[in-house]
Amino acid sequence: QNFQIQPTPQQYVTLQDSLEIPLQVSLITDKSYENLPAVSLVENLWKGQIKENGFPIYLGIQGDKLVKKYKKNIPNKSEGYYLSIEKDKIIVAGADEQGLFYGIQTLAQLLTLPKLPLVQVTDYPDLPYRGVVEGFYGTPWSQDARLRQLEFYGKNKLNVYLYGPKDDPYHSTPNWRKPYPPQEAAQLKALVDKAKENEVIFYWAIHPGQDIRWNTEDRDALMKKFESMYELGVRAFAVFFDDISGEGTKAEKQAELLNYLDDNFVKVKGDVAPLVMCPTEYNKSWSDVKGGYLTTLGDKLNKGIQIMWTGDRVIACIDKPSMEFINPLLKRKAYIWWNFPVSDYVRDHLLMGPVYGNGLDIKDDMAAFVSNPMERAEASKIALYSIADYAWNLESYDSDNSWKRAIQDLMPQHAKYLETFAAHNSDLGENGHGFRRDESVALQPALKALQESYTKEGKIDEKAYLEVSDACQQIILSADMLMASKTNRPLIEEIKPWLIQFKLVGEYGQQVLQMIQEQATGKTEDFKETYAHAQALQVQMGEVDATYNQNPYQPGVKSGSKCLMPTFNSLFEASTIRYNQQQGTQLDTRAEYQPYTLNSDVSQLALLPVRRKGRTGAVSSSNEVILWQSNGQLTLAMDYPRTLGNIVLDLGTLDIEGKFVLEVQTADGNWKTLELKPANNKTLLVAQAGSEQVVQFRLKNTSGTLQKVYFKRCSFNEL
Ligand SMILES: C=CCNC1=N[C@@H]2[C@@H](O)[C@H](O)[C@@H](CO)O[C@@H]2S1
Repeated sequence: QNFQIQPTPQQYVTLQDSLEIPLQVSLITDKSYENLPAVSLVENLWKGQIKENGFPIYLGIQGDKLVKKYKKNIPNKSEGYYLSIEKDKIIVAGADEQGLFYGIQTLAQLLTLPKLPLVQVTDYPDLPYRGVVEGFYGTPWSQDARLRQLEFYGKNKLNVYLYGPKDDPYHSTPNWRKPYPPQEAAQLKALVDKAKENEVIFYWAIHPGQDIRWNTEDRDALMKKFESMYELGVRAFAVFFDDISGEGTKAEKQAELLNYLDDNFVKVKGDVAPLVMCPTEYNKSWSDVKGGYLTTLGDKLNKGIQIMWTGDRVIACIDKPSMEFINPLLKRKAYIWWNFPVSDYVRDHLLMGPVYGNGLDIKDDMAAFVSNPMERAEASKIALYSIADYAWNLESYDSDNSWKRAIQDLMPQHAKYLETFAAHNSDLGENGHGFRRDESVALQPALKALQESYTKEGKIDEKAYLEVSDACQQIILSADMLMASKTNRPLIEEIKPWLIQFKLVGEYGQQVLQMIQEQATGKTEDFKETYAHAQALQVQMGEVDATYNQNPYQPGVKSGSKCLMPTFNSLFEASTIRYNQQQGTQLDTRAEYQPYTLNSDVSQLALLPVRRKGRTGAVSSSNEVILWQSNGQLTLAMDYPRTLGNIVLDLGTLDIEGKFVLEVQTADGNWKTLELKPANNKTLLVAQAGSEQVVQFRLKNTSGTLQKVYFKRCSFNEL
C-alpha cells in the first residue's frame, strides 16, 4: 500500500481488510482521563459525533483494567503504544499518556484514508527526546509560527521544543536577568499551553554566559528568572554557554552553577524535567581535551543533567565515531543539537533538500536529537518532518522517501511543484563551515552532459538538451503555481523572494539553451537578441539578490546556486566566446563576476565566502569565537589593481592595538600599514585605503600569542 504512517512505526501489521470510517463513536476510557491531550485529540477527530452507542474506541494506559487483556501487546517502552483497528472496535493502549496520544496521532493519519485499514501497530520511539531547538541567530520565530510548530510536533511525534532564540533580549545578555514584560509573558504562557496539548516538553533556555558573574547575586538572579518562568507554567529549563568568551567560559563555574540549579530548583520543585546545558566547547573541532573543559563537565555535572553537542564540527552529520569520542568524556550520552536546517551563516540560501548523512546505528548512543532550524519556520518543516522520522526509528529511515512524504504533507495540492522547487534549493553555497548538500540531483547528469558536449566541442547533446529544456519549463511552472497557491500561504510568504528568483533561473536557462542552439547551428542573426535577453535576466536576478532578504551577514536571494546557475553561466560564457570568435565581435562574456579572492591560514576563516554587492565587497561573517593563531593572517586579493575606499572591520573589540595590523599592497608591490580607527561606540574599526590602487590587503595577528576574537564584519568598497 502506498500510505505510510509518519514516523515509520517499529511494527505494522495489516490484515488486508478495511472498515468504513465510523461516523459516530463512543469512547470507552477511564473517567480520570477526560482532560488528557489524547482524549481531547480523539474528541476533535469526531467533533460532536461522540455518542453512547457509537462505534467503540477503547483508550487506555498500561495498568488500566480496561486494557488488561492487551498487556502483552503494549510495548514496555516510554511513549510506546499499541493500536488495533478491528471490525467491531478500535483499541488504543499507551505505555504512558504520551504513548496513548501518539497512538491517536497514528489513528488520525489513518483516518485521512478513504477507508480505515484493519491494522495492528506496535510502536515506540528509539530516542527519548526528539525535537527542535529554536537556537539560531536572526529574526526569532513569530508567535503564530511557534503555535503552528507545536501542532506539527504533536503530529510528527516530536516531544521537545527548546526556546533559545539568540536574538531574544530576555533569553540572552544583558536582559536575561529581567522578567518578561506582560505581553511577552502572555505569549510564552500560550506556547506552554499549546506544547502541553501536543505532549511537547517546552524547555525555556537562558544564555547568561557573556556577562554572568560567578557570585550569589547573579546566581540568585538566575533562580529568580527561572522562578518567574515557572510561574508562567514552564516545567523544563536549559542553560546555554555557547558562543561566549571571558569569565563565563569556565567549566568548574558552569558546573557549580548548574548543580546548584539542579539541587535547589529542579529537585526542589519535583515536577521539572532534567536540566539541559549547552557547553562552550560544543563540538570536537573546538575542544581541547587536554585542557579539561569537557572532562570537568563530565566529572562534575550531576548525572541527571543533559549536555548538548553538535558533533565533530559546528555543522556536521552525526555518526558512531562522533559519539564514541564525546560520550566517554561527558560520562553520559550526549544530547545532540544538530545544526540543520539552520541557515544563519548562509542566510541567502534556503535548505529544502532531504535530511541525510546521520548514522542509522546510533540510537543507543544519543540522549536526544534536536534540530536547530532556519529562521523561516514553515520552510524548515521539510527537514523537521524527516528529522522526526529519523529520530523515532533510525534503522528504517530512508531519506528520499521521507523527503517526498514531507513535501506531500506540507503542500498536498502542489507537492509536484514544491518538490521541483525544493530539489533545486537545497545546497548552502560556499560557507565558513564547509558544510554542503546535494542539489538538482536528478538533473545533474543532463546538465553535465550538455555542458561538456558544448563547452568542449561546441556540439549539442540533444537528449540532455531536451531534458534541461523540460526542466526549465517545470521550474517556471512550479514557481508560478507556488506563488499563486491558495494553500499554505505562510510558507509561500516566507519563500516568495526565492520563488521569484527561481522563476528567473528557469527563464535564464531557456535563453541560454537558445543561445547555444543558435550559435551551434549558425543561426547567428537571432543570437544577439537572445544574448541581450539572457543579460536582461542576469540583471533581474542581480536586482532580486540586491533587493530582498538584505541583512548584514549574507544578504540576498540565491536559487539553483550549486548546479543550475553555474551550468547556465558557463554555457552563456562559452556560447558568447564562440560567437565572438565566429563573428569577430567583442560581446562581454562575463555572466557572473567575482573579482575578490580570500586566503587565510586561520582555519575558521579559510572557507568564508566573499560576496560582492554593487561596489562593496564583504567577507561572510561568523557567529563563533575565532581562535586566531599568532602570525595568522587573512588576505583579500583583487583580480586587478582597484582603488578602494574604506576597509571596515568588526572583531568584537576595539582593543587591537599591538595585536592586529592591517596592511595594503599597492600596484607597485609595496606594502604599507593602514591606521584602524574606531568608527563608533560599538566595535567597528575603519581604515582609509588611500588613493593608490590596491592589489591586496591583509589583516595579521602580530601579538605573538593566540587571539580570541569575533569575526562580525570585514567589508570594503571600491571608489
Ligand atoms: C551544542 C550547542 C550548540 N550551540 C550553538 N550555537 C550556535 C547557534 O546559535 C547557531 O545557530 C549555529 C549555526 O550557526 O552555530 C552554533 S551551534
